[in-house]
Order: sequence, then structure tokens, then C-alpha cells
Amino acid sequence: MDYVSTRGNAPALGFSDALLAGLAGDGGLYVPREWPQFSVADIKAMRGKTYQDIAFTVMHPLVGNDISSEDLRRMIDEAYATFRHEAIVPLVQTGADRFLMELFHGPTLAFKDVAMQLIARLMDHVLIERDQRATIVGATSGDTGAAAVEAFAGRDRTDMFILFPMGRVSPVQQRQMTTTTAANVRTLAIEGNFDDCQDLVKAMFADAPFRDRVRLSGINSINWARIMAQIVYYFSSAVSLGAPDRAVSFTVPTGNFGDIFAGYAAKRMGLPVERLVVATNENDILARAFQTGRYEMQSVVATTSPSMDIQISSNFERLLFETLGRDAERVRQAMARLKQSRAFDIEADALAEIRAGFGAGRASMDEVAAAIGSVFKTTGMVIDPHTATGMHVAARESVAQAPMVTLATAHPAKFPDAVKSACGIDPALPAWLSDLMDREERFDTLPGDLSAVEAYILANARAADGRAQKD
Ligand SMILES: Cc1ncc(COP(=O)(O)O)c(C=O)c1O
Ligand SMILES: N[C@@H](CCOP(=O)(O)O)C(=O)O
Repeated sequence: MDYVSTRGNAPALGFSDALLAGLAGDGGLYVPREWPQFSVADIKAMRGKTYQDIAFTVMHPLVGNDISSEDLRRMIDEAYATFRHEAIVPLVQTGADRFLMELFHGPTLAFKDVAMQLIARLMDHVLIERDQRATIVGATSGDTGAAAVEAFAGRDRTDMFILFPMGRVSPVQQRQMTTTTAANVRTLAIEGNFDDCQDLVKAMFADAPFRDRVRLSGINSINWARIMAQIVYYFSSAVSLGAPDRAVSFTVPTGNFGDIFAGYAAKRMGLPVERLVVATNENDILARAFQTGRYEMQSVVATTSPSMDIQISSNFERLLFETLGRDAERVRQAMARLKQSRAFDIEADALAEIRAGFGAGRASMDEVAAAIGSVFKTTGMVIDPHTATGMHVAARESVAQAPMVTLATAHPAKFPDAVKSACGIDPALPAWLSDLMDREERFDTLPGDLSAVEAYILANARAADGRAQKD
């Protein structure tokens, strides 16, 4: 499968090159040249299959011939052997035709593990085949960084630099990143918010001499492979609820629009998805944009769901590309307007298509707390604030025929303060993380300044000192 840039000015790449490139050279995001199609019979054949079987079936056409079937299957099996639930992403019923998809049974207790455990193996595989090294940068509001540190720790082919906004991630999330002892991982507390960290990452990709010198690669959901791995659980959950014979709707706690774009991709690949509902916290650029048609940045507000404290929703560009008829020129215009005036109006044809397929809502911090309390009262389940954002919004969506699945994106123990004050329960970390808060932290603090971050990376990345090839 070939991948094309949403901005149309970068060469099309095969899967392995798109995986290592992360962001396209023109600043755009890679998407498949065409969406593989799964027929009714193909989807029916997924019934009764394991998560790993479905993962292979869904991802194989997207990976194409770049990686052999045997290697892809082996990496899928290894990645999901790290999960602590046999179903990998189990469904739990919370009401009549209402379900939670638990995505937090991986090693760092958030949905990011689903993709990151696989990506680390895919990247290692490609780098070993090419006898190369790469420098990975990532921006995180807490969960991506933790999952990436866990997945890439000790991998010889990659040096990793994770940028997190100082004081704006939960203490558990911070320690999941900063207590690693792996020599190839460094965590950087950046003076700024998540959007500042994400801007720095994109600016490093735009700096061609730097990018080439360190052989830059990315693990944020601007990297297509992140989206690809997340498409799988839309298929697995829908099939277990009766697809393709009945359609399913999903409510997705949303920040960077990666997870919900994976749901859109599943739909484009043939899965009967009735509605995809965006659920945001007070950082509600997407909910406002879908309602008003104007995508307009405001300042980031710190909330009890810190991983969604995001205003620049990177993957929205992928949806724009699709709904603007894959016209890269129109995407470039919208992105130029966003850069210039921090806002743009979504063109009428795209907006109509978006409104036809998507719903959107927001939850305030009080509403999130109330949702945690009421889910606990009615089901005995303790949910995290991101999942609660989804539950609040899903409760207000009227579902006609389709069952509604809300994505439970993190384990409550990652956000103990918000959970305890909402329902009185102090959610415990699982046994394998029980000493996390006592482990020694190791991180450096840097200003939100491109040259300072690049200088730090140049001083510490093995690929920067001429050792791009493995020694
Ligand atoms: C727990 C949690 N929920 C939801 C989200 C939002 O996902 P996305 O950025 O893919 O929209 C994130 C971070 O991205 C997260 O960490
Ligand atoms: N919520 C994320 C922010 C980064 O999003 P990503 O989709 O680009 O990985 C986090 O927790 O780090």
C-alpha cells in the first residue's frame, strides 16, 4: 500500500517509509492512497476470531508487501502478549445497548499501548532490516509518552526524546515516563502546554537539515501506523456486537482526533458504523467546529482530563483531506489560514459530510465528576475522567438502532485525585506498578524553544553523531 500526504507536496511512500517518516516532508499527514475494502462476507469471517487474528486481517492490506505475513503476525502476537486481558480490548455492558470498550489493559494502562506496543516492534524490524538507527521524538499530554517509553525502552536501534508539558500531566503519568532506567530514553519537561510540545515536534520535522541529521521519526498519531493499529478495535468490538448485520456507534473521548479518525477509517474500510461521536472536555475546539463550522483555536485550559487538554487537533487534517474530496490544495489553504489567523471556516461540502457522520459534545469538569459518580452508583464501575467525558456525551446522544460503544481510554488509577473526589474510591495501581510512586525520577527541564530542544537532542542522539548506521 502506498501512502500520500494530505498536503500533496511530498512523495508517496510505502508502508515502511511512511512508518519511519512520521510526518510528511510538506508538513502533511500520510493516509493510504486508497482504503482497503472489507466485504460483508469478510467481516462475517471475523466472527469468533481472536483480537490478534482480526488485527492481522485488518492491517495486512495496509502494510502490504513491505513486511512478510509471518513477521507481521509474529509482531502482532508479541505486542498483544503484553496485555493483561485475554480479550485484549474487552467490552463491558453498562446499560441497554450501551457498552464500554476497555482499552487500558496494556502495560501503561491507556489505549496508547494498543498501537505503541506494535509500532515499537515494527520500527525495530524495519531498522534492523535496513541496518539503520532513528531518533524518535514525541509530544505527550501524559499517555502517549508513557506508552512510548515502555514500548521503546532498551531498543538498540532508537533513541527517544519525549516532551511533556511541565506540571500538566498527572503524577502517575509523569512517573511512568520519568522513572525509566533505559539509556535510550530521555524525558523532557517543557515549559508550556501540550500544544507547545506538539508544535516543537512538528517544527523539528520541518527543519530538514536537523531531521535528516538525526534521522527523525515520530510516534505521535501524526504517524499513520498509530492510526492503523487503532482501527482494529473498531472492527473487533463491532463484530462482537453483531456487525456486519447491525451497525454500531462509538463515542470517543477526543483530543488529537487520532482515535476517532481510526473509527472513521474503519467505516471507510467497510465496517457498518452508524455514528462517531466526538467527546471533548473544556478544550472543545472540535465540538465547536462541528457545531459552528469554524475551527478556531482558543487558549488551553487545564482540566481533570489532562490528556485531552489540546487545542490543535492534528488528525483533523486527515478528516479534512477526506471530506474535501482529497483535494490537497484546499487542505493547504485551510492549514495556511489556521497558521496565519488561528482559525478557518470549514468549507460547506466538507462540513455537511462531517455533520452527516459525526456527532460532538463536551463535558465540563463538574459534568465529568458527575459522570464518574453516577457510573459508580449505577454499575459499581470506577472510570477515569477521560472515559467519563465520553460517558457524559454518549448519554446525550440518542442512538436509534445501533448499540453505542464508549471508548474507555485510560485506567482510573492514572488519575486518582479526580476519581476519588468524584466517587470516593481511591483507585489502586495494579501490582506490577505498585511501587511506581517510590521510583526515582530522571528528567531534564527545557524552555519551549526549538533551538534549545534541538541542541539537546543533537547532544544526546546516537544517530546525530554520524552513527546513523548501527555500529
Ligand atoms: C486517556 C486519553 N483519552 C483520550 C485521548 C484522546 O485521544 P486522541 O488524541 O486520539 O483524540 C487521549 C490522548 O490522546 C488520552 O490519553
Ligand atoms: N493525549 C495524548 C496526546 C498526544 O496524542 P497523540 O495521539 O499524538 O499521541 C497523550 O496522552 O500524550
